[in-house]
Order: sequence, then C-alpha cells, then structure tokens
Amino acid sequence: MSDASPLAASSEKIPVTVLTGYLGAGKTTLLNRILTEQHGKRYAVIVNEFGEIGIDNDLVVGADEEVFEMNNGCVCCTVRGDLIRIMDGLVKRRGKFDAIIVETTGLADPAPVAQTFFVDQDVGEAARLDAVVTVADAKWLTDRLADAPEAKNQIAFADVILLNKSDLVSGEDLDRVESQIRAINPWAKVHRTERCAIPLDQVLDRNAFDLSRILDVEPDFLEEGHHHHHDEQMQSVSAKIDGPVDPEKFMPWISNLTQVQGPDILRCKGIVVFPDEPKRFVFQGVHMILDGDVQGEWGADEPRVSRVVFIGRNLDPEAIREGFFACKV
Ligand SMILES: Nc1nc2c(ncn2[C@@H]2O[C@H](COP(=O)(O)OP(=O)(O)OP(=O)(O)O)[C@@H](O)[C@H]2O)c(=O)[nH]1
Repeated sequence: MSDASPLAASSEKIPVTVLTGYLGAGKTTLLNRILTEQHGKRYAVIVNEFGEIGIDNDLVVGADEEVFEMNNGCVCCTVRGDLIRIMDGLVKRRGKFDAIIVETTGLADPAPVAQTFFVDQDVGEAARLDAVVTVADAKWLTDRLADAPEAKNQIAFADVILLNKSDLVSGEDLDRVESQIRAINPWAKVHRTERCAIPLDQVLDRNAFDLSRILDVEPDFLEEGHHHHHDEQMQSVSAKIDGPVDPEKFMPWISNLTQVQGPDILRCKGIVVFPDEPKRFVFQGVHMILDGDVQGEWGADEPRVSRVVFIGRNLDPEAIREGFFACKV
C-alpha cells in the first residue's frame, strides 16, 4: 500500500475483535448483545459460516448494512483472501464505524485468522487485533476437547473466554471445565456466563492480544502457509424449498431427527416459511437441544424461501433432504 492510501494516512488503527468458539457455543448470541446494547459505538461485522446456505447473516440483529458474509468455506483456509479483501474495503470506509468484529465459523482455527493482521501488510497497517474472544459451551466443551482439535486451539488462542451456558451444568461441572480450560490456557481471562451476558467492556477494546504469548504457543505463527486440516468427517448438509413448509409435518420431522441423530448433529439451524404466517420461523439446535420461534416479519420483497443447514458427522444427506422436502406444502 502506498503512503497516499487512506490506511497509511491515519495513525489510529482500527481495533478488531475475533470472536471464535466451537459450533453452537454462543458466538452469535454474544454478537447480538454487542450490536443491540447502547454503547454509542458502531461496529462493522464480518461473519463466516460453514454450510452452503447463508443463515447467520439473518440471525444477526439490526446491522444489515455492515454485515459481510463469507460463506464459501472456512475463514481460516479458503476464504482468507475474502477476509483480506473485506478488510481492505472496510479500511477505505473508516470513520463510518469504530471497530470491526470477525465472527469465525465454529470449525475455524483462530490462528490463521489472527495471523492475517500481522502477515498481510495492508491489513496490519490499518487494523490491530484487539483480542481473540472465545465462547465455550460448558455442556459440551469436555467432549469437544477430546474429539475436535479446533476446539482446543480456540481455547489456546483466546485472550478472553466466556464459559457460557452455565445454566445447563452444575457448579462442580463448571469448576471442572474451567480447570480444563486453565490447563490449556492459564493466561486468558475466564468469565462464566449465561447467554453471554457480560459487561461489554470485558470483551471489547481490551487491548489484550499478546503476540509474544502466541509465539510461545505456536512458534511459526508469523510464517505464511499455515495449513489447517479440518475434521475430515465433518459434513454440512443444506437444503432449501422455494415457499412454505407444513408445520404439522416439519415440527415432528425436525424434532425426531434431532432426537435420533442428536449425538452426530453438532449444529442445525434454519429459517422456514409457514403458510399464512407473516413472520419467519427460526430454529436452531446443538445436539438434541432444539430452540424455535417465530421472529421478524418477512420483508415485502423478500423471497419466501425455507432453508435448513445441518453440520455434523455420519449424516445421511439424501435422507435429510428427502425428509425436509417431504414437509413441503
Ligand atoms: N441454555 C442456554 N442456551 C444458550 C446459551 N447461549 C446460547 N444458547 C443457545 O445456544 C444455541 C446456539 O447459540 P449461537 O449463539 O447461535 O451459537 P454460535 O456459536 O453462534 O453457533 P454457530 O455459529 O452455528 O457455531 C442457540 O439456540 C442459543 O439460543 C446459554 O447460556 N444457555
């Protein structure tokens, strides 16, 4: 970037918070808190999701104009170029927002995302990594530490950790999970939360990212060509229907699917159209726990498309799609 660029012209670097955490831990819940609380700040948000059909953007509240989606892969691998491009574009519009938040997929290794702010010169000149904030699911973290290397890296790299879903486990379990976290990362500040309720000054503008600590964890952090191998068995199955689904068929189907295949379905979400219902029906689940509600009216010109995404292991894409299509009105 030349000296004449808007990046070099400004001395204040834009703070960037990288929000990470395994599938379903509560990243979007935290992001929505950040975007709805009255703090007088404006955030630009970059969301990356795993799954062919973008749903997260629609689940992020009230920030339509500043949400940038990267859907065609995981930010830590294939879409890192997209991240750099979006960052470059944002930096040219600096002054319109105070900070940037990057929400990674639950399957991302935060290292290469963080690396972007040090290795890419233009991005590094304009923005500074403020903190890596990791949301951990108190109910499932122990299992994921055993079978998902990404979950461990997300903990190892964090500057701030929200040990979330404290309502779903006992006090002893929370102590046990926190000591597992401590064994991996003794430096991060750990907060126990329910629905990511936390004063935002504990997660934003922390100036917490410590490069020297990261170089202890990962000595080749500043070298290009970091390769992250995803869990090969992890699949994403998505499907959409142009138009409504019958709730009498859809509800039993989705609840039966998540009950029977819950252990393998790490995450599911969807936005569907019900006949004569002006609002969107939004559901999401983590393993067997399923939440659903009508929320937000369909826009006048918005295409009424029913969309679902399932992420997990040992999924049968054909059967899932057939089951969903059978709910069509
Ligand atoms: N019981 C309980 N549920 C929670 C809590 N925090 C979030 N949830 C629910 O957990 C589910 C996943 O939350 P999200 O915020 O979408 O998680 P995420 O990390 O953004 O998920 P992905 O981006 O898909 O990986 C939603 O149904 C939330 O309502 C909590 O503290 N307690």
